[in-house]
Amino acid sequence: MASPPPEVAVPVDEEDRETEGEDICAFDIPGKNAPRDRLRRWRQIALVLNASRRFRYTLDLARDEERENLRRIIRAHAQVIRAVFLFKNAGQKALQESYDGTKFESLSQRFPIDLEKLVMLNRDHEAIMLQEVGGVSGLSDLLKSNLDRGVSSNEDELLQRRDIFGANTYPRKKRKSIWRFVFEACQDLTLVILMVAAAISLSLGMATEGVKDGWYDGGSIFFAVFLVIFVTATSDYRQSLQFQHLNEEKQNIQVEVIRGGKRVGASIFDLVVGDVVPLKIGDQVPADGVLISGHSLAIDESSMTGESKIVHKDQKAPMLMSGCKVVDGYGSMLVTGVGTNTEWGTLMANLSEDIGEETPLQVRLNGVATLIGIVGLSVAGVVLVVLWIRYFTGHSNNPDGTTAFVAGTTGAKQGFMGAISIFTVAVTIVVVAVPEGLPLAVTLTLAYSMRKMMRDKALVRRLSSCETMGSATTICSDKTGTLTLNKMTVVEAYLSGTKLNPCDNTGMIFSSVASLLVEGIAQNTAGAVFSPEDGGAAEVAGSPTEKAILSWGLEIGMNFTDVRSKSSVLRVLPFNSVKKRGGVAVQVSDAYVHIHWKGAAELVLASCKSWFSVDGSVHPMSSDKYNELKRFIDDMSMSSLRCIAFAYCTCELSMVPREDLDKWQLPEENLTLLGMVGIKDPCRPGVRDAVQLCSAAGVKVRMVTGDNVETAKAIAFECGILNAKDAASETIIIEGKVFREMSETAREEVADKITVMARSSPNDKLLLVQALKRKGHVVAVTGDGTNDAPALHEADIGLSMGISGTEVAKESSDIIILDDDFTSVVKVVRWGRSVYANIQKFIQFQLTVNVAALVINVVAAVSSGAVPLNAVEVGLFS
Ligand SMILES: Nc1ncnc2c1ncn2[C@@H]1O[C@H](COP(=O)(O)OP(=O)(O)OP(=O)(O)O)[C@@H](O)[C@H]1O
Ligand SMILES: [Ca+2]
Repeated sequence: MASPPPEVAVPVDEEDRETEGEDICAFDIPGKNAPRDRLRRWRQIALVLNASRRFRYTLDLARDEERENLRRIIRAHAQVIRAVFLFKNAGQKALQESYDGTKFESLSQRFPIDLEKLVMLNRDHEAIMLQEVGGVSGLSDLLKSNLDRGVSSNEDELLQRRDIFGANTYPRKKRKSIWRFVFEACQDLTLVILMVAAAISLSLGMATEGVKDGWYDGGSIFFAVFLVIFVTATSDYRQSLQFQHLNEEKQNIQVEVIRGGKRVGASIFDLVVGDVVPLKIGDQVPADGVLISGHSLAIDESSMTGESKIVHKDQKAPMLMSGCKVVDGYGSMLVTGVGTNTEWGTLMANLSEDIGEETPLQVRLNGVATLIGIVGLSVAGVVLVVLWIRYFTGHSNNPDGTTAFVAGTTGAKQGFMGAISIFTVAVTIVVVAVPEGLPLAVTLTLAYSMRKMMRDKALVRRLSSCETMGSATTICSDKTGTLTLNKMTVVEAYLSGTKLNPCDNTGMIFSSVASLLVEGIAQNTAGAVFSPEDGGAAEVAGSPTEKAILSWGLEIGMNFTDVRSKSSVLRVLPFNSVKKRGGVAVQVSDAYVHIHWKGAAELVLASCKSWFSVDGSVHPMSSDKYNELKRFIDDMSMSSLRCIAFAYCTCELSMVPREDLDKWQLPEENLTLLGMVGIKDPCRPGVRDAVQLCSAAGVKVRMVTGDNVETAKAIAFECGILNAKDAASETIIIEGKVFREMSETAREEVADKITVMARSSPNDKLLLVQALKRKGHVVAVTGDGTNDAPALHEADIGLSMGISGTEVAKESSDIIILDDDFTSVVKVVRWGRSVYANIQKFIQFQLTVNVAALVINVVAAVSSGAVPLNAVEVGLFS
């Protein structure tokens, strides 16, 4: 292992002295009045660490390669299976015949398709076999499923499917045994040096001083070495158990599935063949399957194919591969392959789950320990040679003053014993110099803080983030879901230019306007409303925003299924964070199409050319009316509401490009405003204190949100990110668009000052993180949505939210905050700092003891031929 420069030690030595005696406990975040030195010290370490971030990637290279190779093998395997099957079938009679009648050989009489064929079908990405069985509806018949209602939620039914087609789990690779860890611990260079020294010391000791008295030195070194090995091995083993546990937790993804006509939550492991699973942006495709219906569904297949390519899925390319991520749109799929019958399952079953990587700090300290060991070894070698020369040339004396070795007079045995006792001196020098406890101290500290972080609801995906987090200088947090609860309700509404009071009182609104609005709500949504068969209250499903709007729709008298059956959807452009609006085209009659838009209020309002008045008449949008409506939005925003506007326009059916529907860009100008709603999303309790704690500790919290400036500002005030003094300055609050259009250097300049960034696109978040990093910050990013993924990935430490976070966000993060609470982020910073504090202290102690003992022993050995400090005295643990 190359010895990296021991820079870590530099800030430690001089800075720690200044703060000695201060009674701040190790993991305390220094208070506001803490000496600036202390804060500065963290910064310094930060800079040192930051330079080593490259390690994070180089360390992972081997594993990435292994994964890549496996993937290649598995894919090749899949291709071969498919080729063989097609070859076999080519000679046989038409496929269609084998599926009808009673001739097929199926695993069970229940399903007219067997597992083998199903696996082939999944591997056939051109969907030729799918067409042969009659498309997705034909397939669902074969699988005894229903495309709308899914399979029944009956336990027996699910069990039977699991028996026939397998469960959506895969066997885990066998865990490394404790002996493997013992073996690995023994391979440490410093310990090897020590063991050799111990063996020599033991045999020499016993040879010179007799068995009874001679074993002390050698024996005690052995004892210490075994102790170190034992502690290292058990702690590594415990850590591997913990990682395994974390892995299981990480893989146990909660998904939604439609069973018996209802959307229910289930673990990904419980999915069965025949299940109907809704997919939305940010999800992981939970099993192999076929697309039933989808809108703008785009899948990132890089995790399976290895090429980073976004693939659009539609009826022409309906095959979905397990393990891929949904990057845009939504849809639903029919599960056709689970567990090890999928390529993903095979990959996971064959991939070792060992994520016990070495952290940059460990790498460096191992280097330092090895370096010191080598120095000790060479010094001891030099001392040995010097002493031997002195001895054999008759320059060294016995304690009584006589010359120890006189050539020709001293007997061979006595001479040999003299040389041997010199050798013991050298061995002692080595033992004293080797800091075998150093790497162990790091391992123990990291393991300890990881356990503590776990207890504080932070799931550490990457061990190195434990230490990096301690040096974070700024946290860029998204708003929705992290600072706020993500529990949304519509609390204000404006229809036809008047405020509804209360917000569901549509009594005075002209019915044609209300029905247009309801049409927009019911058709232009990624969510759904389910009316239970037993007649209970309707259930709403979807993202929090969609749920809020749908619930409000129900309050103003929307009958979801009714409204949806009155018109047919031609084209959907789902909501995403870049456009900040979503649209749908529905055919309402033989001649007309309605295009409904729903999205960020001020953006939708800007594309409106007219508005509905209370009596149902349409008026052109005058600048007065525009300003009035804009004021409505600002008023709602200032009381921290998220504003969403609904607008629509009509279009003649003849204008619709019927054959090229997929490419049709819906008209989004000249709209007529239908209404606006203000959605309340309360601040998380405790966020204010957490933010204060951070800024007191020198960690600046910034808010980066997709929301409107005023809403962002209001929430920032509410949770203490902004205070009255800040608000006066302009650069502190910036819109994503303004930031985006700056030059790179200008961005770098303002980045430091930005406290709130509003109306940001996913890319703006990324740009901010990059600019801050170039400025020398160590940036932590918290986020939950797919729109946060690029920033999470780029950040020094990415923290995603465990409950509301999407799979894509979690995958891009280093730490998952299990309880979604911003206050847990602060705890992570705290534990990260404790790693540093502990290691700093240990290094200081270690280096003082080892270097001092080495110098004393060398000087004494060369001058008197004996060592004053032996291994037992110095304390082997230093
Ligand atoms: N499902 C939706 N349909 C239509 N408009 C929406 C929907 N969800 C959000 N919006 C609008 O788009 C805006 C921005 O959403 P975006 O996804 O970019 O940010 P966010 O994730 O909600 O916020 P943050 O970045 O703070 O987490 C919201 O302020 C809202 O006005
Ligand atoms: Ca969010």
